[in-house]
Amino acid sequence: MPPDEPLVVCRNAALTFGRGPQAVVAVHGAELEIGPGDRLAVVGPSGSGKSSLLHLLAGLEQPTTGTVRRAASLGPYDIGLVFQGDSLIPALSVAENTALPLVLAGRPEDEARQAALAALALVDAADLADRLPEEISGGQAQRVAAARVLAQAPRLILADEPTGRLDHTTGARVLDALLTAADHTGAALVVTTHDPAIAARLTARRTMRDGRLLAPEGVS
Ligand SMILES: Nc1ncnc2c1ncn2[C@@H]1O[C@H](COP(=O)(O)OP(=O)(O)OP(=O)(O)O)[C@@H](O)[C@H]1O
Repeated sequence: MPPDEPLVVCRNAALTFGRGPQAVVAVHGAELEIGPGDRLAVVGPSGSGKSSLLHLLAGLEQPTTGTVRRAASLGPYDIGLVFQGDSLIPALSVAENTALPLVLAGRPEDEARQAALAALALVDAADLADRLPEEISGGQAQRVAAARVLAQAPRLILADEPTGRLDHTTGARVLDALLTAADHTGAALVVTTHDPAIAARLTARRTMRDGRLLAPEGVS
């Protein structure tokens, strides 16, 4: 694959839920390319379609019309997802949760644990390794989710409101963790947020309003 071939390309991609008078057009004709190493914030108010757009990028939803094309070389394990709120498995320790994608991908458990511990250290969460999810805070859980993605070493990280329920300081630390994960793996990072301060920390920003992805605001 050429090094700067886009990872995902949306062309006139729309996503409609339901039919007839009840139909909700969550995404209207989105035009978007995500290239290797991109750092994109998708900004917009609640209900503007940010999660729906991210689901299209991830392949969790298929476009109702238009196309979303992922690079042929981008396999399911090359996409790391971080969702708002708690996505850790309650019965597994923080280290086991972090190692899980690697174990599921067939890596030996010892090796997966070492990678998990290294990833936790990078997001400043090494001391949480042996705790259960119920024994850590929401902000810590989001840092662990970033570590889990880091350990997985995907080429595309999609984070849906990863700082949504957190105060500013904690949110900033979670974003630090995601940027660290992206920098260490060379992954592209797409973050949805309604917080302009979070969006300002990414290289590019796109705004969603009423399901429409507005034209690019340029690169800072
Ligand atoms: N599974 C679904 N079925 C029906 N409607 C849906 C579904 N998912 C989302 N919607 C609707 O699509 C629109 C966009 O929702 P979406 O969750 O993408 O917005 P969002 O910008 O991510 O919001 P938030 O910031 O609150 O998460 C909303 O009107 C929502 O109610």
